[in-house]
Amino acid sequence: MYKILTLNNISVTGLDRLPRDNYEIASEITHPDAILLRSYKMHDMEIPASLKAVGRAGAGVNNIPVDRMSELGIPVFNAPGANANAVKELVLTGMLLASRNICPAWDFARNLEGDDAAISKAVEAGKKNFVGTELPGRTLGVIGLGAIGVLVCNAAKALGMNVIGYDPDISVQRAWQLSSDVQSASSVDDLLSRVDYVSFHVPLIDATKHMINADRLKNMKDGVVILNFARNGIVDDEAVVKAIDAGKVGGYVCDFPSNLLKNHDKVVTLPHMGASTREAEENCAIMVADQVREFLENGNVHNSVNFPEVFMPRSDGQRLAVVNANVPKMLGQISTVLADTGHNIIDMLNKSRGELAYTLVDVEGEVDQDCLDQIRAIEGVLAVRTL
Ligand SMILES: NC(=O)c1ccc[n+]([C@@H]2O[C@H](COP(=O)([O-])OP(=O)(O)OC[C@H]3O[C@@H](n4cnc5c(N)ncnc54)[C@H](O)[C@@H]3O)[C@@H](O)[C@H]2O)c1
Ligand SMILES: O=C(O)[C@H](O)COP(=O)(O)O
Repeated sequence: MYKILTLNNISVTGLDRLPRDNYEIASEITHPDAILLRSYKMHDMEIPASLKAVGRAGAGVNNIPVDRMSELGIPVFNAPGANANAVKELVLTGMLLASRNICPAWDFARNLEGDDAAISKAVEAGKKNFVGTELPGRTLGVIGLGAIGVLVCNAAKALGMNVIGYDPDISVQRAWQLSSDVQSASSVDDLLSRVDYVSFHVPLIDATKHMINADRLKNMKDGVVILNFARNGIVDDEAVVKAIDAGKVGGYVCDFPSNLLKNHDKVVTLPHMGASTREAEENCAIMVADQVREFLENGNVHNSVNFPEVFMPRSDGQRLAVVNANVPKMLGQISTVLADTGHNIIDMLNKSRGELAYTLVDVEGEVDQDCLDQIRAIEGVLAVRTL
């Protein structure tokens, strides 16, 4: 029986991929084999010795201590693209909220008083305060052309906008998906100097922290609208609020409220709801539950952020999964132990990623405890299990 600890609400549709005769799932459980979570911050958590896998039902993994998991030989899985459409729709909403002054206008309408004739009169007098602009012909800059960024670019093109993108590491798959009408910027600064709207779709890492800051704001067009549906910290909120107050920035729409932002007239904050649609929650949970199950049961790895992609079909023998440091002679030492303990290898696959290597070996018969102990004792071996 595998034990699964959930640290956030995970869609039942996804959890149903883990058959209950073989999986016990709970938000409080001891000795979990795997953790499923969304935005729960794992950084200060004590990692159970039993843990074999972490599944993030979403895209961003900055809430997970990925390096520590790698040191422990534990793969972290996520759900690339599974919530991208939901975020794209909210980004489009955000652009429209800003361009048509929807939030202050709605606020105005909700606070109208008097009988209907008085309201009607106030509406006609007041609407001039909410005159907006239209999207066709305006230029949107998109930083980060991954699953979400590409969808945002293509949707904005379909709305008649000019679109400029920037991503020095765009994947071949995303490049194929990107509309050929999207222009490419040579740098973040090049992009920022040319756009009326800018939207960020990058992970929060050192290189992306405060991508928009006071210096960069100076080189942007007057009235620019900034959209941050990526992560808190990618935009320097203080600098943006100062630029709004100075009349430089036209508006800021983001998914990360704070005391500084939440009541500002020209800021719209939403409660981190980019991925909060039924479809996205189900897609993410299904994808990550399938991946974690495949790893627990067969050792195969798909969509991990720290492990190599590994797929080896099952043979008749017993499977051994070994995670080790990516240094010379590991494979030789593992196969020597198997040979010395009398195990015949049927099939073997070894892949590496960065400092980690991962080996699946199918052997004839049962792998005994002595063999496992010897493999575990090899310097550089981080985790071993039979399945
Ligand atoms: N608001 C929400 O609810 C919500 C939902 C999903 C994702 N997100 C955030 O959005 C981010 C992007 O999601 P995704 O699914 O598109 O991820 P993704 O991995 O498909 O795309 C990220 C892209 O960013 C690019 N990138 C990385 N560093 C860059 C840099 N310095 N400059 C330019 N490009 C850079 C990468 O090359 C990649 O193409 C996630 O990491 C997450 O933090 C937020
Ligand atoms: O990175 C993500 O996928 C989003 O930030 C969604 O986070 P959530 O799963 O907590 O809504």
